[in-house]
Amino acid sequence: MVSFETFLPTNNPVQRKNSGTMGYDVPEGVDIRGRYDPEFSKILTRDALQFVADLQREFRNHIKYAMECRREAKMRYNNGGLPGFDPATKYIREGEWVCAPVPAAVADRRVEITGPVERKMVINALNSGAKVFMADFEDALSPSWENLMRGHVNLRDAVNRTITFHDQARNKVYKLNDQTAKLFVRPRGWHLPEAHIFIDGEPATGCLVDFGLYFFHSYANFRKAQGQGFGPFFYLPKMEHSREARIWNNVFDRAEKWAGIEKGSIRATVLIETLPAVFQMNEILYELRDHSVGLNCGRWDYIFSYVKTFQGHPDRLLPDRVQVGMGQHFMRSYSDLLIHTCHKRGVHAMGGMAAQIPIRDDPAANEAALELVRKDKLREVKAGHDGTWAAHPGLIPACMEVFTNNMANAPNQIHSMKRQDASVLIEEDLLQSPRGVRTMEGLRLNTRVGIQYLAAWLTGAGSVPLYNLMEDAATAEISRVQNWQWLKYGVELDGDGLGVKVNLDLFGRVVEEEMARIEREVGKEKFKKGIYKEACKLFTRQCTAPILDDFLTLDAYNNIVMYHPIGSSRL
Ligand SMILES: CC(=O)SCCNC(=O)CCNC(=O)[C@H](O)C(C)(C)COP(=O)(O)OP(=O)(O)OC[C@H]1O[C@@H](n2cnc3c(N)ncnc32)[C@H](O)[C@@H]1OP(=O)(O)O
Ligand SMILES: O=CC(=O)O
Ligand SMILES: [Mg+2]
Repeated sequence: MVSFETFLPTNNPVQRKNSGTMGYDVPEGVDIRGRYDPEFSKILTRDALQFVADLQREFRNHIKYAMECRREAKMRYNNGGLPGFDPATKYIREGEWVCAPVPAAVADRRVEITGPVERKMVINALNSGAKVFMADFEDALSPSWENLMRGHVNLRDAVNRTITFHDQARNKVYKLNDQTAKLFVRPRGWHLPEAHIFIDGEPATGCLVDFGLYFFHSYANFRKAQGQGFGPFFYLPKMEHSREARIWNNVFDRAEKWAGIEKGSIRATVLIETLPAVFQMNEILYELRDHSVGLNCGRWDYIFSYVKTFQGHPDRLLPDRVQVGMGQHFMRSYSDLLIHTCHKRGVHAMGGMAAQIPIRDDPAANEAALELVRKDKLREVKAGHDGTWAAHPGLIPACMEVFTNNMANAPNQIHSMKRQDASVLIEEDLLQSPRGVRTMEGLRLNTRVGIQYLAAWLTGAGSVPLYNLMEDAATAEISRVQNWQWLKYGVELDGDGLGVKVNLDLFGRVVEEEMARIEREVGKEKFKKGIYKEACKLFTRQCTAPILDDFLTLDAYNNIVMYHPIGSSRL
C-alpha cells in the first residue's frame, strides 16, 4: 500500500526519532528503516548486510563522481553540445581485442522473457519456454520496500528451486518445471537510492543493494544449478559512460574475490539505452571484457534519453511517440552499430522489446498485435541480433519461431553476422532527428498513459497493460519528457493541420479531459479507490517543471518511501 509520507532529509528530527534497525541484526553503520518481517530478516542477515555495506563503502565515491560527470555532460548538451565518439578512446574502438568467450550455459539466448520479481510471475517466466528470464528490479518494478524484499525472497527460492505459489482464488499451485529459463537479474540504475537502508548515515545505492543481496544469497546455488560453473548473470541498465561500466566491473571483481570464485564468473549484458552510451559501446565492452555477455538495445529508454539529452535543442523535437519506431534512421543505426560492435568483440547483440501484448478478448486485434511482434523480430534476426525480448509468455512461441527459422540451427549469430557494413555509421546517423508529425492525440495519449502508469507505480505495480501495450518506467518516461518538451517549446501540433500550439492552457484542458476519460474507462469505483488524482498532480508537475527532472521515478520514489518506527512492525 502506498504511503504519502514524504522522504525526509537525514537531519529531520522526525526521521531520526523513527529511525532504527527495526529488529534486524545489523552490522556497524547499517540502519534498516523498512518494515520488519521474519522472511525479510532471512535476506537481511548480518553477513549479507555487511557485504552490501562493504560494497557501498568501497564504491560510493566512484558512484558520486560518475553522477557528477553525468551532470556535467548534461550541462554541455543543454548548452548546445552533442554527444559523440570520444577521441581519447579511439584506440579502444580501433583496437583488436575481444571479450572473454561466452559461457556455454548462455550461448543460446534466442528469446528472453522479462518481468518484475513477483512470485507468480517469476515461476511463470522460468517455465515460459524462453531461454532466459530477466528478473527485473528496474523498469518493471515499483521499488517499494515490500516489492524489493519479497523479490529477493522469490529469487532466492527460485535459484534453490523451492519456489511455489498458491493462487487461492483459482486454487492453483505454481511450481517450477524440470526445464527452466536461465536467470538474469537486472538491478536498478546507478541514480536510484534505497532509502530504507542507510549506510553510515546515507541512503544505500539501490543497485548495490539489489546486486549485493541477490549475489550473497544465490551465487553458490546458481553456479551449481544453472550456470555450469559460471554466474550469476546480470543485466545492467541506464549507463551513460564507460566509467560507470568500470565501477560494475570492479564490483564484480570484488564480489568474486569475496566469494572465492574465478574472475570472469559473473557475466552481464549492458543495456545500451541512453544516447550518450551508443558512442561508448566499445568502451563499455572493454571495461567489462572479462565479465561481458553482450549488449542489448533498450529501445524505450533510448528514446526517452534522446529527448532528455536534447532537452535544450528545439531543432530535435520528436514526433508522436507511436511514430518513433525501429524504422527511424537513428534507431536502425543504433541497432546496426550495436550488432557490429558486439560481434566484433565476440558477444551477443540482443534485440529489444516490442510493446505489444496478447489481446484476449479480440482475436483479430490479437492476430494483428502478434503480426507486429513477428515483423519486429524478423527485422531483428535478419539484422543480426542473437536474441530478443518478450514481455509476455503468450508471445514466446511467435518470437521463438522467427528466430529459430532465421538462425540456421545455430545458437547465435556472433560469428556469422559481422555487419561490417555498419562500421561506416557516423555520429550524424545516430543523432538524426526522427521523421513524423505531432498531434493532439499524441499529447492526449502521453497524458493518459503517463497518469495511469504513475497511479499504478505508486500503488506497487511497475509494469501494466494499457491500451493493449506493455507500459513500464521506460515507456512512461517518453510520455513525460515529450509533453515537457512540447510545452517548453510551444510546439505546433503540425499533424492536425490546425495550427494549434502546445501551451499551459491547452495542456491544462487536456489533463482535465483525459482524467475524465480515465474515469470513464476504469469506472467510477476504481477511479475513486485508486490514486489517479495524486498521480495526475505528480505527472502534471513533472511535465510543467521549469527544469526537466532527470527521472520520473526518482521524484515519484519520495512517495513510496515508508519508514516504520522502532518496534511497531514486529506484530
Ligand atoms: C522497456 C523495458 O524495460 S521492457 C522490460 C520490462 N518490462 C517488463 O518486463 C514487462 C513484463 N510484462 C508484464 O509485466 C505483463 O505481461 C503486463 C503487465 C505487460 C501484462 O500483464 P497482464 O495483463 O496481467 O497479463 P495477463 O493477464 O495476460 O497474464 C496472463 C498470464 O501470464 C503471466 N504473465 C504475463 N506476463 C508475464 C511475464 N512477463 N512473466 C511471467 N509471467 C507473465 C501472468 O502472470 C498470468 O499468469 P496466470 O495465467 O498463471 O495467472
Ligand atoms: O529496458 C529496456 C528499454 O527498452 O528501456
Ligand atoms: Mg530500460
